[in-house]
Amino acid sequence: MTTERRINHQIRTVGRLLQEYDQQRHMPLARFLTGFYKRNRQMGGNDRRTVSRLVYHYFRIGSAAPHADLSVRLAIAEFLCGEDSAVVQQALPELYPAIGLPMEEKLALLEKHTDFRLEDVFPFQAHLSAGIDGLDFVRSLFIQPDLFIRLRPTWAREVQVRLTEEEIPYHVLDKFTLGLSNGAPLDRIGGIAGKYTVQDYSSQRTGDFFEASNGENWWDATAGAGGKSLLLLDKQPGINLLVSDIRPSILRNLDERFEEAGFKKYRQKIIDLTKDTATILGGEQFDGIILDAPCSGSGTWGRTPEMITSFRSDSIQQYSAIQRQIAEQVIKHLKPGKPLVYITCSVFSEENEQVIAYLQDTGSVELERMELLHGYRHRADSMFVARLFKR
Ligand SMILES: C[S@@+](CC[C@H](N)C(=O)[O-])C[C@H]1O[C@@H](n2cnc3c(N)ncnc32)[C@H](O)[C@@H]1O
Repeated sequence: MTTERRINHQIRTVGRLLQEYDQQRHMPLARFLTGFYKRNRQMGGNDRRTVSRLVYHYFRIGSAAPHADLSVRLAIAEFLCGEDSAVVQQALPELYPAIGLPMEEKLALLEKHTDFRLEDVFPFQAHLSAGIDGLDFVRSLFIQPDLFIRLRPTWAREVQVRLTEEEIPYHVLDKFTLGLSNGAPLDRIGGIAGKYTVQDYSSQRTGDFFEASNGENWWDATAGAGGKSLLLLDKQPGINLLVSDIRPSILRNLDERFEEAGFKKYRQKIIDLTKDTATILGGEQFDGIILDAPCSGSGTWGRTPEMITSFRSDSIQQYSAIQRQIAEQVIKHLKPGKPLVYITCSVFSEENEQVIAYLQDTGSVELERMELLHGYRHRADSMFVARLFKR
């Protein structure tokens, strides 16, 4: 097949894929792609890799250039998000020589020569938390965030040595945090399972707000697969921990991760925090609670760019309402003077500062500190974390 025919074929495949995905937008793109390739076994490895890259780039430019032909829109996305591209060469040949320029210059060229407008990419600017640089945040969506691992304290040196031996490049962000390129073959390295954990850089930073003490009783109220709980236990193994979540299946993942990490002593419950918790917890009171709230996930859309166009702005208020409701529930189980650590991976003020303001207004808590974790500056997720005290 000539190069031109191959590219046209790949573009047609992307078109077909996008049409199918349109019917299944509830599904994460990564999962949809796995199914799509299973249904299209004739596609070779190269075609799969190219089609995946094109589709991810297509979503990275969000709502921009909506009326452009598929081939032109893909070329715009490739020009902006990539370093070389046969699609750009074919569909935007006049811009192709500039594909290696810095992003700022590429943006200016696109705005001059195509329908692309930076302000169209992310339609939720008005909702951004104060302190987020809207332009920098939008530009960060064009780049896939890095893979981060957290070294567990006892094995930090050992894991680093093994990565070096296996010639896996990494950069050190701090004592326990390494950044790696996506797809780094960590599973291939023998002897390090359970000695590190995959956890985003900003997610690791939320641990600075825990400050748990030996012998205290803590509750991770939306523990999910246990990322924050593992971080908490590595920082303070001497606590008594209750983990809960609404989803039994995710708590089974947590069990597996805890087992691999060697943590055996913890309690677990299925709790829906939108319902009365007293039926399950009675009057139990904790010395510390982590509420990593269900949220829009807008701070992580660099990893899931398909969300930029499937997310509806009225969902923000719905998330905000649930966050207020479940925060009020968990605060009932906090001892006076003890901390609630409220976390989201959202960049929207309604889910962040506005929830904190609401909780303060109820009079039940006092704010110690809150911070936006500007992951978009470090090829990481962006998050929000606040530490509040029960009055
Ligand atoms: C941001 S995730 C937690 C991630 C986890 N803390 C970690 O670090 O891996 C939010 C969790 O809230 C749970 N959740 C959503 N609605 C809930 C509810 N009404 N009651 C309790 N948990 C809920 C979800 O199942 C999800 O696991």
